[in-house]
Amino acid sequence: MWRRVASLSRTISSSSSRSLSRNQAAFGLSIRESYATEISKPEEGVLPPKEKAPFITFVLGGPGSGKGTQCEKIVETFGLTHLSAGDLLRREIAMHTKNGAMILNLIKDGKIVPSEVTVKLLQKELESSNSSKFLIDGFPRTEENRVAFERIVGADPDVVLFFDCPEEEMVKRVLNRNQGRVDDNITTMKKRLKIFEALNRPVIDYYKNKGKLYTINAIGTVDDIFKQVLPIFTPFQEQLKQSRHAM
Ligand SMILES: Nc1ncnc2c1ncn2[C@@H]1O[C@H](COP(=O)(O)OP(=O)(O)OP(=O)(O)O)[C@@H](O)[C@H]1O
Ligand SMILES: Nc1ccn([C@@H]2O[C@H](COP(=O)(O)O)[C@@H](O)[C@H]2O)c(=O)n1
Ligand SMILES: [Mg+2]
Repeated sequence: MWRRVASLSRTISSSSSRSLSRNQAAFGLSIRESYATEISKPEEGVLPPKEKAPFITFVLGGPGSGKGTQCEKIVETFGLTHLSAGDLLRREIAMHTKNGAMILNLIKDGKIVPSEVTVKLLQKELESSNSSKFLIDGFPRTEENRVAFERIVGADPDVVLFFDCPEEEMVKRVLNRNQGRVDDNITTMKKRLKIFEALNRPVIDYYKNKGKLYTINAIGTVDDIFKQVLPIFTPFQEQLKQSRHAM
């Protein structure tokens, strides 16, 4: 349960006391704790409550590049919590939520769901999780996704992985996937590849320029590829161990 104070501060300044107590209940906070950053001065010698930023990894790559497969291995090894944007959207479809039909039409057509919808789903998972280290798979897909995450969630990734895979290989993998996905067909796949090039490349370039991008050659066996992933997390191992107990 990260961003306790920050997310509550925003809520406090813009909502009624009723929603305040609802948030307090959700976050298990007392009134004193909730107001800590905004209205109470810390007593002398008493430190204000700490807001510990979560450890966030974004996982990028074209459709079928192996993001989900490698995320499973990262979770096993480093204990990060896996949030797949695509899975969260598919869950909305399966649960027939108010956005479900709209999401289904967009996914069938290989298009990008409005950022507000995807980011709110991610935000809900992040804020309700007991974890403080996350692998966010298939996100951000667009610059709009990236900016919306910054605005709504207010966090930046520590690491951005990019699984770089040739198109022919991605097509082959997707068409052999056999998981009953509505977008695993050649027509949708061609659209997804075009959208990936047009909209995801700028995001990849953005993180490259920020020095946060780790490009992985996604050709080879699953284990060969994971061998390239392992050393990326090694420098963060201490941080990852600590964040297991931080919240
Ligand atoms: N290194 C690999 N070699 C061969 N097949 C692989 C490899 N990695 C993953 N696959 C297979 O390719 C298919 C696509 O992999 P995966 O679902 O992990 O991709 P993805 O990037 O998450 O795709 P999407 O963006 O469509 O969700 C799966 O059937 C998976 O088992
Ligand atoms: N940030 C995102 C992520 C996904 N989508 C939609 O879901 C489809 C499947 O995504 P996968 O990550 O599971 O491949 C994708 O083609 C988009 O239609 C999205 O809109 N925004
Ligand atoms: Mg996937």
